[in-house]
Amino acid sequence: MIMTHWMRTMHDGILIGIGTALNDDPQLNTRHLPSRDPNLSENGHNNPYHLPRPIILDTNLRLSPTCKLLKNYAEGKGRRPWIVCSEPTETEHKVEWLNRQTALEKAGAGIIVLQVRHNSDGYLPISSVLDVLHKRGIHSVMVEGGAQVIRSFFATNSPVDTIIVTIAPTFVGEEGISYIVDSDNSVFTPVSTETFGRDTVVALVPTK
Ligand SMILES: NC(=O)C1=CN([C@@H]2O[C@H](COP(=O)(O)OP(=O)(O)OC[C@H]3O[C@@H](n4cnc5c(N)ncnc54)[C@H](OP(=O)(O)O)[C@@H]3O)[C@@H](O)[C@H]2O)C=CC1
Ligand SMILES: Nc1nc(O)c(N)c(N[C@@H]2O[C@H](COP(=O)(O)O)[C@@H](O)[C@H]2O)n1
Repeated sequence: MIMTHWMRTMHDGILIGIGTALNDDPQLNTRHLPSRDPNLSENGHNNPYHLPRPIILDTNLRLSPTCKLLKNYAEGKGRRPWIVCSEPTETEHKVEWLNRQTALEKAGAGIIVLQVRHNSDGYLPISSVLDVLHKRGIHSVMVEGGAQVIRSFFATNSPVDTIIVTIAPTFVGEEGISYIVDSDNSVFTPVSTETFGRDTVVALVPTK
């Protein structure tokens, strides 16, 4: 987990799907890194490391306004999270969607509305997501999950530069073991394997 927090400091944005946001209520910050100043508070939020922008793919604005990402932002402990979404086409869903937008904005979220509703899978198109983020100054993205979002990034014309897989001696369920083997459309080659404690970390890059 400490390695993951180091990797977070190396990117402009850290991206997750709404499934992960709802299930884990993550903070996506660097609080597990050692403090560089022993006088700083123990919670690690006051450390000087670069904090990536939290980005959530959430078509229908299901994120809770009371989630940790928004609480941390309100308390000055994290950057403003951005939610990437698209407007409903059905009129009957529009009022509810607008109400959720208002509540999330009030809680501090930045809402980015894509002009396209979704791709053939029913999800926000990754190319449109990356285009809009690039225009807002996000030039490197760490995708932290979950499985559905990672699958979308592995689809045709994958924009993925590197995959880092951490294998822990813990079973995380069926969804947790299929990231690589399901990637029919992109082939990656392992370039490095390291062991940290009980975890094995494998780095892979696209095969030339
Ligand atoms: N062990 C680990 O390192 C990690 C584990 N996880 C685990 O993964 C689980 C969640 O994974 P999962 O259920 O797959 O959910 P995801 O976090 O992948 O979120 C999927 C949802 O994101 C929305 N979405 C919008 N655009 C896209 C797109 N282009 N591609 C994919 N999804 C998109 C969709 O919801 P909508 O249509 O509403 O927009 C979709 O249902 C959690 O339980 C978490 O614990 C997560 C991260 C890391
Ligand atoms: N335990 C663990 N180890 C890793 O190496 C991971 N990449 C993750 N991933 C996800 O981290 C999220 C929690 O983040 P915060 O520390 O709250 O910011 C959560 O979504 C995990 O699934 N987990």
